[in-house]
Amino acid sequence: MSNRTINFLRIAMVILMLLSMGLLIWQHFGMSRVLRIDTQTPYQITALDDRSQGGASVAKFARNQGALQLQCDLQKNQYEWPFCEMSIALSNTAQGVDLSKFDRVVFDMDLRGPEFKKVRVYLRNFEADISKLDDPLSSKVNELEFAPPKGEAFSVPLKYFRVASWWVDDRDVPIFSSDMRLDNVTQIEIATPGKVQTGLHQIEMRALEFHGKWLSLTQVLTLIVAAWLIFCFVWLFMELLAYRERDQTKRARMHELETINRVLEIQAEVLSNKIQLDPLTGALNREGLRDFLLQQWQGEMPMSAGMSVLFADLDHFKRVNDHYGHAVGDTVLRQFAQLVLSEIRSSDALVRWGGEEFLVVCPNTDLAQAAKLAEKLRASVANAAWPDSMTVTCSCGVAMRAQGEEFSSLIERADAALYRAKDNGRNRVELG
Ligand SMILES: Nc1nc2c(ncn2[C@@H]2O[C@H](COP(=O)(O)OP(=O)(O)OP(=O)(O)O)[C@@H](O)[C@H]2O)c(=O)[nH]1
Repeated sequence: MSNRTINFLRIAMVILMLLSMGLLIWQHFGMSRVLRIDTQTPYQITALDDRSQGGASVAKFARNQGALQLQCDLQKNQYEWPFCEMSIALSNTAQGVDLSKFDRVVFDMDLRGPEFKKVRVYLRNFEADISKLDDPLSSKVNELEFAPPKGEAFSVPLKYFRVASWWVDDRDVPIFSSDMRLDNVTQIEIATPGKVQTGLHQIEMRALEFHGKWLSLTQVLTLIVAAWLIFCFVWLFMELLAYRERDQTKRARMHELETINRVLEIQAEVLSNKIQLDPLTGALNREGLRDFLLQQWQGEMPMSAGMSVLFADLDHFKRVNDHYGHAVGDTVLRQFAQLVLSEIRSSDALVRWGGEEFLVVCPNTDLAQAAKLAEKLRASVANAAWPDSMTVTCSCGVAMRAQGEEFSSLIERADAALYRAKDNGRNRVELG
């Protein structure tokens, strides 16, 4: 990975850390949402009493002196559960208000009346599987009964609400629908409790506030974990890309080194050839001969299998130089080498021993075979066409290596045979 990418990821990590901390702090201390119901509320508020159930209580509602007021003349007759209540309609349709996004409710209210200490609050939740639009009482009743402290606001967590057992009993609600849900509240009711003395009662509610967070702690934590997971994934992906890039660079470097190696090998081979070859004729020089002999010793065809050598020397070559010039002499030497190379086997070696003197080394060749080759060479030279139609001949001395004989001794014997060929009139072959 490049330094620039690493720096970018580090900065991103620091920013993510700060954002995570900031989000947690904001979630804890801020991010508040409030649903307030007071005298300014647009929701429709009505008074309900037990007369519809056959009771005799009379309830009246008014928005007075900065408070929502319910006047209740609670009377008992044959109806067993007399009550008055203030009903706040959050919605007239099935689509209520989602109060599950809030976590507590604050009541700012006073109760007045004989032994009137407690109040009941109902949150009616419309649930499609158990509620019906034409029956307002079919919405699930979540209730809380409590005694608000006089003159001060009272905060209650919404989790303290419970589904009213009397509503469950009345409605015969299946068990899986009997849990407390506040995701679709259509109505809030503030009512007198079950046991209260008859007489004049008053509920004065200055405000009712639902408090919550725009994002719950769980949502914020999920968001933070998701952001970190994405960050880790991006980091890993970058690492993977960097690894691939490193790998490719390494392979390219390896390939480059292999190419350089091959070039060096070729150059070394060329240099070695230059060192081992006579530049004029292309025949081996003495260094080349040394390597050739070493190979013979190490190769599959050991020296013991038989080796012969031919010493070939151009006759009166000095005259060629003197008569035709040194350049023509060079041409003759080159042509001679080419002619010999065309006649010998690939396993044989032609060595320029010096001047116009050449050595042919023939592994795995006995004296008779070597003599035959020497005679063939001599005849080819004598019959070949030479520059300026000159006549060129050569003399040959042939020797076969005896068991365990030093190579230098073999050369000496071939050389001696060559001298004999010269002495005996040239253009001939002598065996050593
Ligand atoms: N053009 C040319 N001449 C060379 C080269 N090397 C040696 N010579 C010549 O070869 C000649 C050898 O002469 P000699 O040693 O007297 O032998 P020769 O004239 O061939 O006589 P014999 O060997 O006795 O038949 C000399 O004149 C050298 O200058 C070469 O590379 N090029």
